[in-house]
Amino acid sequence: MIIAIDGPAASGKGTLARRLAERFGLNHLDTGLTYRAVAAKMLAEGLPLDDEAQAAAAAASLDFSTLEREALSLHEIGEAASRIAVMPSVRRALVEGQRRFAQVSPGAVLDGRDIGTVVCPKADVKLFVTASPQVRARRRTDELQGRGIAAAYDDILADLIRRDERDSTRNDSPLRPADDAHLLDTSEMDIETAFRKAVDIVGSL
Ligand SMILES: Nc1ncnc2c1ncn2[C@@H]1O[C@H](COP(=O)(O)OP(=O)(O)OP(=O)(O)O)[C@@H](O)[C@H]1O
Ligand SMILES: Nc1ccn([C@@H]2O[C@H](COP(=O)(O)O)[C@@H](O)[C@H]2O)c(=O)n1
Repeated sequence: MIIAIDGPAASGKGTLARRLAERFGLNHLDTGLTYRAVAAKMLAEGLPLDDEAQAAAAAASLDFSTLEREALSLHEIGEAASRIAVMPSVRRALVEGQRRFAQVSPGAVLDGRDIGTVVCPKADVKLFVTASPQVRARRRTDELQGRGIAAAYDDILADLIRRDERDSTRNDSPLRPADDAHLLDTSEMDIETAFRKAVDIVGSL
């Protein structure tokens, strides 16, 4: 079984993906980490973020087994990831690895921006997870502050809106719900309620 989960930044798709993978005994890939890892390498090596050839080379040589969520979670890395994610050659290299991951037995939950539309268009079930920008900024601010990282709500809100705009308007694989995706707006739901709804959708297959 393949479950595709898409949605804007900090919508809660990763939280749901991890829990669904555990519930249904599937592998999990946060595809955002693959874009973040490429961006982090560019930043670490002082390469300009608009150098598509270097970014594509980093994408092609990325080992998915080395992705570390904690190390890639910095807000600045998310912003840089969104800038390199507009590049078709970077996307081609990463999507190839993501599709390979999805084929490994017994199946997988993948979360990102283009899973239901491009990476796994034949997924058994597709979810598009959203929440209002204000709710998402509140959750992300609380999350960062909870980890002892300085974060101002207004800055986070502005960053999320800018990143969503870039992700939704790029030419290649823009963020959008697949026609056959189930929409899940979690603005008024806690994590448990959102998880129960997602399990109901998957279980009703
Ligand atoms: N329904 C919910 N109610 C309250 N908090 C939530 C809910 N869903 C997720 N969260 C919290 O919101 C934050 C963002 O969630 P998460 O990291 O899963 O989002 P994401 O869409 O995967 O983000 P990113 O785009 O950065 O990968 C986390 O701190 C998570 O614990
Ligand atoms: N399938 C995907 C996943 C991510 N991106 C880009 O990476 C950025 C960071 O992703 P997070 O999920 O970790 O926030 C995101 O803003 C996208 O630009 C993508 O294009 N496709």
